[in-house]
Amino acid sequence: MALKIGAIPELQPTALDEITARYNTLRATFKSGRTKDVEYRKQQLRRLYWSFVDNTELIELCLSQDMRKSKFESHISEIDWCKQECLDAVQHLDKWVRDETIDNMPLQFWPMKPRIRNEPLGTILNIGAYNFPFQTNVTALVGAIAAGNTFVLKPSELSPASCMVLQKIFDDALDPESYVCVQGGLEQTKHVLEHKFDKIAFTGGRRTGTIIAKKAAETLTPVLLELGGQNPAFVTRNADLKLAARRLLWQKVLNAGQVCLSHNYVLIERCVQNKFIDELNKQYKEFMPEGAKASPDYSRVVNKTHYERLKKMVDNSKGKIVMGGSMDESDFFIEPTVVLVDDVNDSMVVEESFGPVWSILPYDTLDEAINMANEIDPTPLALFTFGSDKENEKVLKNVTSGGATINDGFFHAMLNPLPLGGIGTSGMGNYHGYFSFKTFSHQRSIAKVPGWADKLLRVRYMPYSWGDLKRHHRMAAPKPNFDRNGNLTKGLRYWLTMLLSLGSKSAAGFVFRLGVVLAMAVTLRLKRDFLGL
Ligand SMILES: NC(=O)C1=CN([C@@H]2O[C@H](COP(=O)(O)OP(=O)(O)OC[C@H]3O[C@@H](n4cnc5c(N)ncnc54)[C@H](O)[C@@H]3O)[C@@H](O)[C@H]2O)C=CC1
Ligand SMILES: CC1=C(/C=C/C(C)=C/C=C/C(C)=C/C=C/C=C(C)/C=C/C=C(C)/C=C/C=C(\C)C(=O)O)C(C)(C)CCC1
Repeated sequence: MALKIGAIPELQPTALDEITARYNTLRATFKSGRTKDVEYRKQQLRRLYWSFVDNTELIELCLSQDMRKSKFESHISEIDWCKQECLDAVQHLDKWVRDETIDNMPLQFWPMKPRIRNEPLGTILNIGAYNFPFQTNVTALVGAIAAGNTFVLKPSELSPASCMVLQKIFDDALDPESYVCVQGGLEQTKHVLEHKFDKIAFTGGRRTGTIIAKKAAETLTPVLLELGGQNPAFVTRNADLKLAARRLLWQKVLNAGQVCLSHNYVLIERCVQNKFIDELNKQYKEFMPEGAKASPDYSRVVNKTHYERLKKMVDNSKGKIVMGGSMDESDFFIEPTVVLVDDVNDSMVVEESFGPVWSILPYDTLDEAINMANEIDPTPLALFTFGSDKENEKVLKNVTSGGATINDGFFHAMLNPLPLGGIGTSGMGNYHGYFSFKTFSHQRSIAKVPGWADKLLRVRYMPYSWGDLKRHHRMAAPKPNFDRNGNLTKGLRYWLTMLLSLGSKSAAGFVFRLGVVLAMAVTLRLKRDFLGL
């Protein structure tokens, strides 16, 4: 597609019969085995990489049109990320596709060469969200290509200019018989979903996620669900309050808070509540000295529906605005806004923000804060904790989440070798880097049984022989090292291990004890040599 700067056309929905025709082509391509060739995969990924370099200006433009995302943010969170994903896959693909061996395979099965082969699933469908249209969709695309699949992308129509640039990237860089971008809203998405896929990846809200999962279940299609939720941040009296305010504010002004990973609410220890609010306001002034409206760095909310949703959240709150609060419907501007509340049922707490507004809830004891978090959303996508090491560990131990960062915003999700994924209602499955490759692969177990092994396998054949089975059990059946009460038994293996490890439970302990024994031996030897003992 020929797109020029300043001339991104309106979103053009793909005709339904074209969707079906292109789906059929993808199926035929996969069957032909073309996408399984590793060199072919790498070439597609290399072309994709260069497409991000060559379309940088168009990407900046479309993101500015859709959300007024700044060029700077377009680079750090979208373009650089996509390039990194491509490079990572190209660089490591030979290693990723190698058969995997299994560490704990019993010795007697080694001749069967047991291994796992990661094989492509087939044709993948990815339905995307609007907020990071390149990063989220392209990360899935890279994983699907790397794993050898064909792929359909249906980006969110709420970022229409980005949809058209994604279309151009597909058209410019990728084999159209293997990778397809289809456009449209509900009608087109429903039509796509009438086709059988081998995995459906979905990024979006819980309500839509449930619809997708139900539809996928009709054909037993596995799903990767990247959903939202109410992410908590904990700030205790032991935190560096300035740092906590700065880092939390960053993840709520990035993309105007339209980040599934950013916090919905902050639980603050009551005695430092006012100081924390002061720090937030100071940091806000530093980030945007002329105010958010005038800041060239600050995005807008994507559309009227989301603007009204966020406004309602603030308007319905019984809390007190302690930072920001201004809004302007004419360009869907919402100032970074913090509301101090004292009720877990406040609109600012129960609704998912997914925007630049958030609440602060004071607490008196960490146990109370932990209980509140577990009541508000027991399975959030992300969690942030700012406190002493002991407090942070206590939070991690007692509140689960898809991922977590100690002492910062969503750093864990900025490291692409780590998996990104939810737990419970914040999603299932994960992706990013190698984990995208895994997500779009089938782990196929393979064994090769040599002919000579048949003598050893005699026991399995008819006529069955109890004698052979007993002998087999004596030779090969593993024995437990625990009794009926679940306690460890102290058999020969236990005492041998004790002896060889000098009774220590760790390598460091063993080295230390060995050192002590050697020192004692040397001292005794010296005594004997010098004193003639
Ligand atoms: N876990 C993660 O990585 C992420 C999660 N999110 C979540 O996404 C939500 C906001 O993004 P939106 O784009 O507004 O989400 P959404 O759920 O409204 O839409 C997501 C996609 O689903 C499609 N869709 C909408 N209704 C549909 C239906 N009835 N049947 C089939 N497809 C349908 C849309 O066209 C879009 O492509 C928030 O809840 C946020 O937390 C957003 C980004 C990342
Ligand atoms: C720290 C050290 C150094 C300095 C390092 C520097 C200067 C690092 C600068 C890093 C920057 C600019 C990083 C910005 C990164 C932003 C990213 C990756 C944003 C990611 C956004 C994500 C993942 C959003 C996800 C959203 C999702 C899934 C959604 O909502 O849909 C030295 C100086 C190099 C020395 C060593 C130490």
